[in-house]
Amino acid sequence: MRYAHEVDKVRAAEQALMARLPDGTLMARAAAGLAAVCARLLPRVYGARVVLLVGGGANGGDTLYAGALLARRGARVVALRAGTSVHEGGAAALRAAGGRLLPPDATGEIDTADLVIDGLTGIGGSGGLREPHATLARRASAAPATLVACDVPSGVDASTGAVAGTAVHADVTVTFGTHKPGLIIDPGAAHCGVVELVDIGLGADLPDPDVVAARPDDVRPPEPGPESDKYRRGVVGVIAGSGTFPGAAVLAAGAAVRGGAGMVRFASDAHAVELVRQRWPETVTRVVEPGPDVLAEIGRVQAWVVGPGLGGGERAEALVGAVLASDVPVLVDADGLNAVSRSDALRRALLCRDVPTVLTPHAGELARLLRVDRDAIEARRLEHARRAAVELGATVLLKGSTTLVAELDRPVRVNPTGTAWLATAGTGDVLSGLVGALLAGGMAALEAAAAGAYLHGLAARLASGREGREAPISAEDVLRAIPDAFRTLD
Ligand SMILES: NC(=O)C1=CN([C@@H]2O[C@H](COP(=O)(O)OP(=O)(O)OC[C@H]3O[C@@H](n4cnc5c(N)ncnc54)[C@H](OP(=O)(O)O)[C@@H]3O)[C@@H](O)[C@H]2O)[C@@H](O)CC1
Ligand SMILES: [K+]
Repeated sequence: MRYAHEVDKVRAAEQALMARLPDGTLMARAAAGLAAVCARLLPRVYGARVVLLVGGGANGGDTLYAGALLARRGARVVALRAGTSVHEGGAAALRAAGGRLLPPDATGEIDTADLVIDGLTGIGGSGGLREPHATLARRASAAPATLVACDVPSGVDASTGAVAGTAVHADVTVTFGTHKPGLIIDPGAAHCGVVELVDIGLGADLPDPDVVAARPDDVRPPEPGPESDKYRRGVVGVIAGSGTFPGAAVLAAGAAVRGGAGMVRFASDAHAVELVRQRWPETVTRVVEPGPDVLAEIGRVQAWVVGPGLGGGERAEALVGAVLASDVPVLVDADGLNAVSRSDALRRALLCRDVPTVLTPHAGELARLLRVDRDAIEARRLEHARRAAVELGATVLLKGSTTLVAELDRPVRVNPTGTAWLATAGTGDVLSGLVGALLAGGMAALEAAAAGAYLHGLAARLASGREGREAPISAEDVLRAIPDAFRTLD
């Protein structure tokens, strides 16, 4: 796993470690790591033009010391001072190494630089960048020089990834001690470029992470053994589709098949059932009307998926209500989520459940569930995913530019796979069937949702990218690539 810690925890760990070390040791380690990465990025350090953008805090201090190290190796280093103060030790080190400090209006230096280091704000930054910081951030982001952010791209909130106004668009972000959530969650993540972690010795002082991102080794879907039969591998029940949206049913049922379920039971109205039967003859289908015995009519399952393409109205509410009253894991998606948004009774049913429930909203669906503005969700994804997990009493998988999975008292999972081409109709239906199969196979809700998001994003990449180029894909392409995504796992 890749671990990320919020600012309070980073500061606490830094203080604990600093108490045991001579003054200035951590800053020296950070500066050395930053300078080493910059030196690697330059074709030649000697004679290179390096510009430092320095704010008044320790982020500026790190940057000045790193600049001093590059100046000692022959780089021509100038620092543009933003803010009223400057880190005195760092400024003295730069001057002693032959570098110069200039006022912030010397922006012409940025346009002719080979490399710019952004040391305006780090974990101490808050709110939108003020002037002259914002102008320097814009100018450096637009300049041809390689732009390296010190610890965090200035203007990005390190704990959340929120960006209020202008923020640096870095090519590389060199971060210290641990990742910060804002470096792996959008919109902040999109400002980081490649993230390099420099070890400054914080390890033993860091508590449990706030946010984690899976590496391939961490994704472990259930594997059939010699004893497995279709029932032991898990039966998933899919209730999806309607006369208006039958395609969602075909995609969700197909993804449950490809996601490794031992058997898929599919139930809906006659039209959706007919289409699923034709496309996925291996499913066991049943035409159902909502009613008190609807689940018994469909048969026993180890997990339910309800919602894709169900449409609005009482039918959807009745089917979601029946599934929420069951005693097996449930995944609610799409129109199922909209039914929960409309109905206080369904909301109560959700909170009453004591078996795992996974909700898979995109930002618009989550906005309706939480009754907040969609833009607020997009701007502060981490906060809203966590809030939804608490208020709705469920495991919440928030889809989007960075997919998050939140569950009460657990580190939030950030999905590292995916491609922008995944934002196309029907891919959400594929995700719900896939996660449903993993739930039916016995995975815990958080693990199933995170593994499903990982495999789904990977399938999309495999479908979209060939020979180093990406191309548009359909939900059907993602569905077809699910077995390839499983094959990439050890
Ligand atoms: N602690 C440690 O041991 C270690 C810390 N390390 C390093 O220290 C960094 C944290 O340093 P920090 O705490 O000094 O805060 P920092 O990120 O420089 O920001 C404060 C400055 O920004 C300014 N500012 C804030 N918001 C602003 C805005 N919107 N727009 C404009 N300005 C704004 C604020 O101004 P003020 O509001 O005070 O006027 C103040 O001048 C950390 O990221 C890492 O690089 C490493 O060396 C490892 C050891
Ligand atoms: K910075």
